[in-house]
Amino acid sequence: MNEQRAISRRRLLTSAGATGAAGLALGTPTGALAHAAATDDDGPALTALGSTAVPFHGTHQPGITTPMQAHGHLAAFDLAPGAGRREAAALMRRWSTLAAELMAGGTPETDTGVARDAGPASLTVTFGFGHHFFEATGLTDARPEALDPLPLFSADELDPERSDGDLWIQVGADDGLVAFHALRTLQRAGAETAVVRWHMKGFNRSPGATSRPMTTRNLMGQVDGTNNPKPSDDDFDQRVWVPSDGDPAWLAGGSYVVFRRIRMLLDAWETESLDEQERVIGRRKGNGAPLTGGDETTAVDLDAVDADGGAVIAADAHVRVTAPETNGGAAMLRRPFSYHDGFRADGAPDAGLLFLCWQADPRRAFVPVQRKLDRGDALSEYIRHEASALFAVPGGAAEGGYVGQALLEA
Ligand SMILES: C=CC1=C(C)c2cc3[nH]c(cc4nc(cc5[nH]c(cc1n2)c(C)c5CCC(=O)O)C(CCC(=O)O)=C4C)c(C)c3C=C
Ligand SMILES: [Fe+2]
Repeated sequence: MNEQRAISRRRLLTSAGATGAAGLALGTPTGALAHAAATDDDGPALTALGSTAVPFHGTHQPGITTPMQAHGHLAAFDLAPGAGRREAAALMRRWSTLAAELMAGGTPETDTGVARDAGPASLTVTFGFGHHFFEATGLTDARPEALDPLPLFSADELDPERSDGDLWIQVGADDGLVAFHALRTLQRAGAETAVVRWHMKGFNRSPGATSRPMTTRNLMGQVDGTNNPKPSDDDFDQRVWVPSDGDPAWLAGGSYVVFRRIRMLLDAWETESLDEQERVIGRRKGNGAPLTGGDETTAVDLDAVDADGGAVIAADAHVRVTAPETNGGAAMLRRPFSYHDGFRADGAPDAGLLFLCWQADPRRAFVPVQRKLDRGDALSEYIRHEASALFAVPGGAAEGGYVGQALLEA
């Protein structure tokens, strides 16, 4: 990257360690940098929110433990007819170089200028490979069994045109123009090799809107993300990352992401009483505290009974059905975006959750938990699973390398 060009464009204001990213479900941004002041050429200086940059290179890809950003894009691509392993490798090198440059606040050659005033704004770009990518590139021997298609669940109403895909990009940023610009730059750079299959846009609370970081809310109004595994937990690495001596070796430091587009039946949900809404989840809507008492961070007491001897957390309450204690320890890192794509013909909002969960092996996390939800989750009445995908997400790229290099150059 042309550092001089990048810095003069960024007009950076804040000192190292500062971050405007409040409302972080995952704590402080690991490795996020806020750049030192630089000479200005055009436009006002950047705040901490604009100047915060997340490193692209490292053991893991960005956008997994990075605090949730306000804007997100998910895009799946299929390899163009005739594109194989060589073209895929060239594409991943090109995409990785661009992602690193954009995330550092740089300006690629032939840039459109869309994001020139905003700084990196915690931009992250994350890449994944879908099941069919391995056939298209002649690498089926390297495909892990954990990437086999997810089972069909009984309540699924999946649209195949908005599901799956050979390649996947997740873009997150705290500025909507920065997020769009990154996705568009990558799409343009890959146009001869990768054809867009589906695209979805999501959002979360804007950082800095509250004086202290808060867990985000979803469009049902619930505090969502409280009981996520935390990077400081002893078992976090084991739950989320493919280990360095894991199988396949090319996926070391990587993870698997399950994506589900889940529409919320808000007309039905919003007519329920507060008591019923809280019974469905097992937590208070206002502050996210368990129905068994305490505050948001208090552990749920699944054994608690009321004066009549009935369970305080109902048998089909979402937190009982999904709790690691009732799933042999299965846990996943949930890092979703909300979405709203206008209104359907009947006037109901086309809105819900772009559910994304990260795990070391979906056969030991998402799949068994979703099987249980499918059989008896009080929330099921108010949601519809409309699209689905599973991607293997390689570990992070080393400086000078690219994401997926260990697979594509093995
Ligand atoms: C298969 C995995 C899951 C799907 C699909 C899912 C959908 C979904 N969840 C909410 C709202 C909440 N979920 C909460 C907790 C929670 N959910 C899952 C898994 C899935 N959710 C897990 C593993 C957990 C944590 C359970 C625990 O350890 O206690 C909560 C409570 C707050 C929290 O911990 O985040 C809410 C609220 C919606 C709206 C939804 C589909 C639209
Ligand atoms: Fe949930």
